[in-house]
Amino acid sequence: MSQKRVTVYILSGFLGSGKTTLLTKAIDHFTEAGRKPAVIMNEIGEVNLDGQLVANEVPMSELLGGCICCSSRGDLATALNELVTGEQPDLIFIESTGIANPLEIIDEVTDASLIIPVELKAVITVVDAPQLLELNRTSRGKTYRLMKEQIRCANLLLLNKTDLLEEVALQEVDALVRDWNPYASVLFTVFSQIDMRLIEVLEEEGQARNAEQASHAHASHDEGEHDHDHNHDHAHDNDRHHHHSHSHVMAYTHFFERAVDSNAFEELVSKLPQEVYRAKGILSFSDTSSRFLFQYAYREMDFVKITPKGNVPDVAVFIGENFSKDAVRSALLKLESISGMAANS
Ligand SMILES: Nc1nc2c(ncn2[C@@H]2O[C@H](COP(=O)(O)OP(=O)(O)OP(=O)(O)O)[C@@H](O)[C@H]2O)c(=O)[nH]1
Repeated sequence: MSQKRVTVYILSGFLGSGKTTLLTKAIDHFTEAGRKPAVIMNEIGEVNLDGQLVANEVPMSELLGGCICCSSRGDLATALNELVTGEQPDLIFIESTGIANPLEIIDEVTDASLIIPVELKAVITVVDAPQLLELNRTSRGKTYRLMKEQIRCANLLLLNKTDLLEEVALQEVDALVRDWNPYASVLFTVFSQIDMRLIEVLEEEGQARNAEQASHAHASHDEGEHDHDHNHDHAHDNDRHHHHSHSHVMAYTHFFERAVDSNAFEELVSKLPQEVYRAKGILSFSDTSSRFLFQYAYREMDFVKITPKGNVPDVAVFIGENFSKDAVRSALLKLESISGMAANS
């Protein structure tokens, strides 16, 4: 008799679009429904900050310091295998990094399903609607084209952060994504709030739709409309996968030695070069008693009180394109030194 397969969902979407916000809601929903979700969390930085938002009892596998869609190839299959055999979950959410191309992850999960009892049911892409709209109107660079690929691969599309857009802008971004992906269901969301039964429907609809859609996305991918730096020197040049590198994207992880002043930190973040488009961290401030989870996405800053799980240092990860890590590091060290002097005076 064939073994029951564990449902897998890929959560895709550019950096800071709202994937973790969706993930935590989905976990709550499925847990309340008596099912056992597990998570594979991939982060570009060296620390898993998003994992802080996931309840302790949820089995989680972390792939840190790189992007599963290229550098850690093979690790994803290992993580899937360990979760399936060790935890027997009912479903697994793979939260990709914001810079991942879902096609590569689809390929890897599909390959893994040949030997591990898992089944990819859907790709859910969360779109930062204001960001997509602005990029569409202005630069249309690498980020824009990656977002387009993430949108093309989706079965379900969340046009998120609609609280930041006017109705007419919503219509514009809606038309854009429907043109790129006529197959997906499109939802307007605020803080990735959806009726989670829609995910269950995706689970029931199963594979057929996926196959149709993946071939559509692959076809588009092959048309060369994407913008990754394909690594043609790669040893598997002739295989069917499209390896690419994220050479343009970099991350700097800063471990703080002391608490810093919250206002000075906010000012520092507001003055970050525009090439730094995402940052997050867990921080202690010299002028507050609790610790904070800090988020910076597409020029919006957010601080939420947090009591971290385990022994987490004060740390922040800065992600962007071709920015000077040294400049960011120096600014943070200066901030620490000023805060240290103020504390001693
Ligand atoms: N205004 C607004 N902010 C939102 C919305 N959804 C999420 N955010 C905020 O956007 C920031 C990033 O959200 P996350 O859920 O961490 O995004 P992510 O896609 O997981 O980010 P990465 O893991 O870095 O790729 C957080 O500060 C969220 O609170 C929304 O609908 N509106």
